[in-house]
Amino acid sequence: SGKPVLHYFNVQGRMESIRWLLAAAGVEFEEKLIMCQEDLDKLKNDGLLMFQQVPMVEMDGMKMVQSRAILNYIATKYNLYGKDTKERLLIDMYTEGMTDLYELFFKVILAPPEEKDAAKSLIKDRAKNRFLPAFEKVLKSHGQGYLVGNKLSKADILLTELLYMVEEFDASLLANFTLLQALKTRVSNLPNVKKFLQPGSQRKPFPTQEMFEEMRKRFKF
Ligand SMILES: N[C@@H](CCC(=O)N[C@@H](CS(=O)(=O)O)C(=O)NCC(=O)O)C(=O)O
Repeated sequence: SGKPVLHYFNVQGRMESIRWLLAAAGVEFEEKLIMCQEDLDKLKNDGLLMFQQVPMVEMDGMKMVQSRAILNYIATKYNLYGKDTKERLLIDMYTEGMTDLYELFFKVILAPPEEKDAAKSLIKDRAKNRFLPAFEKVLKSHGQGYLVGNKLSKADILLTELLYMVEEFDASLLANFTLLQALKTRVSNLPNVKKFLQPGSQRKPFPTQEMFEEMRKRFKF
């Protein structure tokens, strides 16, 4: 069919940003959902996973692994990666910062019960006092609708994905960030993204403790 094929679990995890970027680029993709250890073992035994890990994306005749490498390939191919090295640097700085906040959400889920509250307060603090202010300041500094080069890029798409995650976690965290709220609305209203945000799309549900426990039961890693 020529469409990219995404191999991953039926969760957001490390594949969700790739789903967002392909969707925002208007690229239709298929998914081979890994539902049990046998599915994963088959991929491994067939030698399709360079590091015995997923995400793996079959695209343009390649079996791509490493989520950030895949994101950067897609961003380059669909002109979502700035116009020069400086813009690409900014896009990478911002998306790496987003990853730092994004990963705190998984720390909450992985935290033992007695450390959950501390992990949740850390997210609130880092979101409100470190990461969201930084992105708000970028938008304020140039007054443009997108983070880099006055044009949609990987940074805006992944920030929008992150803002949905933050909102789901605690909507009050976005209260003081009016430019970020405007960016989230702007990107969400782009036709390709709007479609991806509709129920029934290939977007996966937000991670929950139950989903994590279910994964831990099904997979040995
Ligand atoms: N740096 C890699 C990490 C990939 C990775 O750790 N994948 C895990 C699954 S998950 O952490 O993304 O949920 C895996 O395949 N584990 C299987 C195994 O290690 O056997 C990436 O970004 O793609």
